[in-house]
Amino acid sequence: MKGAVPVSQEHTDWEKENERLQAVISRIEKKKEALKGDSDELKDDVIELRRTFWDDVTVNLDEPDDVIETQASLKQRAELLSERERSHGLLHQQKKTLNKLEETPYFGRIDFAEDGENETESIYIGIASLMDKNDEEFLVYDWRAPISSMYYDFAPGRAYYPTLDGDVEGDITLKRQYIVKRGNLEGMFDTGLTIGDELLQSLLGQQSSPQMKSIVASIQREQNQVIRNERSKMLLVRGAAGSGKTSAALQRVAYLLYKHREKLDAGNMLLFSPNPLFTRYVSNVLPELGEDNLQQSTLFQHFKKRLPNDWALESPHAHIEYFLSEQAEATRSQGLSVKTSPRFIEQLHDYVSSLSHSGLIFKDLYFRGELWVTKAQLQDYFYQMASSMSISDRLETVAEWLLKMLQITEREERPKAWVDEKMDLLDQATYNRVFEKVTENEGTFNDTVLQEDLLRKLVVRRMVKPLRKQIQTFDVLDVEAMYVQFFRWAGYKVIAEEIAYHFKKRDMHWEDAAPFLYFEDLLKGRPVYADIRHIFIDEAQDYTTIQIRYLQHLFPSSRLTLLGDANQAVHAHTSAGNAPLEEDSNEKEQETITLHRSYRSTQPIVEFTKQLVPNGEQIEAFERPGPKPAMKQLENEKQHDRYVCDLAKQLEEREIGMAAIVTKTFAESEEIWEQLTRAGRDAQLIHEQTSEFKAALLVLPVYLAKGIEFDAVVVSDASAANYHRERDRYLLYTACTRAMHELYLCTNGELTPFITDSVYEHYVQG
Ligand SMILES: Nc1ncnc2c1ncn2[C@@H]1O[C@H](COP(=O)(O)OP(=O)(O)OP(=O)(O)O)[C@@H](O)[C@H]1O
Repeated sequence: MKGAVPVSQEHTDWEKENERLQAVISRIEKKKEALKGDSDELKDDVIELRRTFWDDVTVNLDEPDDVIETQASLKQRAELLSERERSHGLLHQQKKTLNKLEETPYFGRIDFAEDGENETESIYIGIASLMDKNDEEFLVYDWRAPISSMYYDFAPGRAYYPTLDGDVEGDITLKRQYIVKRGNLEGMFDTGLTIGDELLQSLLGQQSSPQMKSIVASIQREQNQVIRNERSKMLLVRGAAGSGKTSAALQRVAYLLYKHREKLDAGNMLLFSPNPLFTRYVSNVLPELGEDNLQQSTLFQHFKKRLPNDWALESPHAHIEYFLSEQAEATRSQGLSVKTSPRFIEQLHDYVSSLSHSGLIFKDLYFRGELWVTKAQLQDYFYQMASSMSISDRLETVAEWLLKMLQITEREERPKAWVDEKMDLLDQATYNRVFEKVTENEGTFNDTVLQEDLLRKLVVRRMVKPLRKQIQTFDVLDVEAMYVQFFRWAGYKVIAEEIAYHFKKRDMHWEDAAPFLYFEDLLKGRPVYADIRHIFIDEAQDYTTIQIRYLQHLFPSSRLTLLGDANQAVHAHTSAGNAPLEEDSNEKEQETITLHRSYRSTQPIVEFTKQLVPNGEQIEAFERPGPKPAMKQLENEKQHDRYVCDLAKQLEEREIGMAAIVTKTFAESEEIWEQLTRAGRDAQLIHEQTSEFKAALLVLPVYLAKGIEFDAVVVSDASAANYHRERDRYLLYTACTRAMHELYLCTNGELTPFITDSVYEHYVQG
């Protein structure tokens, strides 16, 4: 049997299936009712516990023993409350899952005859497990249960699933897929394939949505390998545009949360996404599966958090625009290739090793504008320690030494005249606080003396606070100067001067952020994020080797899943090679899975886009029909703009869904958006900070369209003037592959050389 056979409503099974479905729904309703009772009870408990929290706590602080007893009784009460709150949270989560199940209790079924067993079991698969009323039989199996894996991995016939005791083998005698919406059975297919194409056809043929959807009902076999992979510390997922890398990654998160539910929650997972729009776009997938969302960040947000506020960090998008402008300074371009080469990391490590013996640059430390400790003194103190000690340990010792000296300074400063002046400037509230403190110790000391003493302490303490912080954060080290020094040391003098020039203004280029922070961490040995257990990096082709290395260093106990497509590289550095997606021969626990089939676009669109890139012949289109891409070559700007505006109007009138006009640069987007607005179209211009779609027609540069899809895409100017350098090829490919159903290209002038004559048969003249 090939393909999927719809089961008609006249078929005897239809009635049976419908009855079963209704029975399962009524079981879900009953469970919900029971849960509501439990939940209400728990909620009342929590409210009552909060209201009477102090009633049963005897607060007695007279004797040390009483203090301990008070603490213990407080702790007990707090634990009870938090246990109830946790249970209430769990019930709430269960309720959410049941609500989802009620809509679609299951989407698939396999009948499995285990070898050696007489009975064939019908396994219904849904987003969560559901037991019958005696808690004996599974009415629905969670899609992540080991037995459910057969649904995704095998067509009817021999099959097996893994268990702790080894593989269980048998025969799948039936494989059925259901379309259930709002509790109603709308369709049913028996299939001879792993996942029937009819189901995929109907899913992929739908209009795009502002939020990505889960693919739980139609996960493909190769995607299932990504989802359930547990062997590797580093998993590389390479795949063509639209092959489901992001979708599979999010299903993988849900899978891991289920598999390791005892020790893993969504807070232990972090997804690095390319921009805020993407973050928002994928934010509904996990909640749709009844799971909490994982944490998301962009690399830019992460770097910004780690740099002091007074730094102006260039955004990755400004970086792209700078290099797209074709006016990049030679020094910066040269610097970029140095900083993104794999050898660079080795050089950085070598430099740090050399600093163990000499070369650390410290800052002069000031107190009230006067030199307190000189950099030479700090250097001497540091290097008199044994070089076998790590740099960070020695810095710790320097900090301890300085803090002790600071205490002495504090004592010495208190009687000085400047303190009197500052005391006069203290506000009334501070005076009152100090006065209260003094009266608490009534009778012990002379009040006025004590009050003055406390005030002096307070003034000096406030004054030394910035210095103390500087010492505690090891900010006594001049990391900026040393970072510049490193380039001189490595023989890149001109690059060093260029960095020094920008650092003086507290400007940091995007390509310096990761090396700078990594370098700083190597020296200072700052704490790492140990609670993050899995990181996912989407659009990994746009990362440099050092950016990945830095993230590995920050999240040392984390497994890494990198998702990317070398053909979609939009950063200048990545055109030279896509290191993050190449296997690292030093990394043992590493695995690569390549997804070949592209699901997003119709077959004619994929046949066209695969011509644009090297190795495109390896991309497999999913057989979904649609019109061929349409191409319109125009002679001048006026004609071009009129064409784009007319096309936008036409798409709007046809209610195509979500349409995007994709440009190469932001400036181009702005121009087109103005034209469209003037022509009366309701279009949204997407900025790098935009996090939400607000119109059905969007205008955006290609690098902001990464990872997202639209019903129709208009590539605004596929001219030779716009796309001629090798790396423009990838931008063009990325732009075209955003289209699900319809793709239009137009040019202002001569056509880009990347659309060669051989591509001719894959598009029509518009
Ligand atoms: N197994 C599947 N079942 C249904 N739809 C799927 C499946 N796999 C992928 N899709 C759909 O294909 C589209 C592309 O998926 P996704 O965005 O995950 O691909 P991607 O490889 O991350 O793409 P890109 O590299 O272009 O960002 C989405 O609409 C997704 O829902």
